[in-house]
Amino acid sequence: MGGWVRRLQARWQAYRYRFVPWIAMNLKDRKLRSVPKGTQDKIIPDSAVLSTLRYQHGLDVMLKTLGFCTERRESSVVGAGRGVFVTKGKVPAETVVSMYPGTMYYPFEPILLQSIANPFVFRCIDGVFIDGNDRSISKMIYRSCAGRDRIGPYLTCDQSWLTPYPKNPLAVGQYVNNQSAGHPANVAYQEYNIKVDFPFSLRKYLPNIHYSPNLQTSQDASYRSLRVVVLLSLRDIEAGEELFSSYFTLVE
Ligand SMILES: C[S@@+](CC[C@H](N)C(=O)[O-])C[C@H]1O[C@@H](n2cnc3c(N)ncnc32)[C@H](O)[C@@H]1O
Repeated sequence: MGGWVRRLQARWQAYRYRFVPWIAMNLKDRKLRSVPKGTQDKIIPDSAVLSTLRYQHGLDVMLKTLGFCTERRESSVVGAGRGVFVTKGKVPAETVVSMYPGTMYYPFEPILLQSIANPFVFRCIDGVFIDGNDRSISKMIYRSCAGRDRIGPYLTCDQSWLTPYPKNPLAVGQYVNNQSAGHPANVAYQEYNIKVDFPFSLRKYLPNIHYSPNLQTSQDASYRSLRVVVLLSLRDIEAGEELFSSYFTLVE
């Protein structure tokens, strides 16, 4: 008995195919794709695989529910860095196409240090700021506030926009570039206050958080709401088009 077990064990250890033998036996065409010994069987890098696995879900849902997908890509404006493109489907006019993620500061809160050389600080009409920078001190502050405000295992905001794989695929509004000659604005910013009665279970998808913790229990209801900024399409936007906003909106 010991002999055939050992022989079976040895054959199993020598088995080199991807599929188990009982599947391979059922397949007539057993053409081999050989991978040299000592090399790794990788056609595309791990990072590319991970990117597809992690991002696919969000984009699929976006396409099914909203009828379009947006993604960050190299801008069509030379030297402008990255931008946001409609990559699938079509955005009808007056549709929420992106959100502006980040930490929310009231005008009296300290943002000077974080704002130095930071092109991602958005200023609302009433002087509230949203820091949408996903790097350096801005990123540390957002993560710190997110950790502070979570309630046990329950998250009160989304942190995945700080990575290349946002769970909420709308949270890329900070990458929308400014309009220029030949690239007129096709989206515009709109501010919205999330009130305290917003469903708790959905807060984990919001890519925004308060800088200060104590104001959320303030007697003044205006300090308890969370400011979010969305980008709305000004016209129908087709797949392949880049989004452009007007950074210099004058509200009279
Ligand atoms: C909020 S960020 C937008 C995302 C940025 N393109 C990136 O790759 O990180 C603003 C910065 O983008 C660049 N930018 C935006 N619109 C531009 C334009 N029309 N022409 C050239 N650069 C632009 C400028 O460097 C600006 O400081």
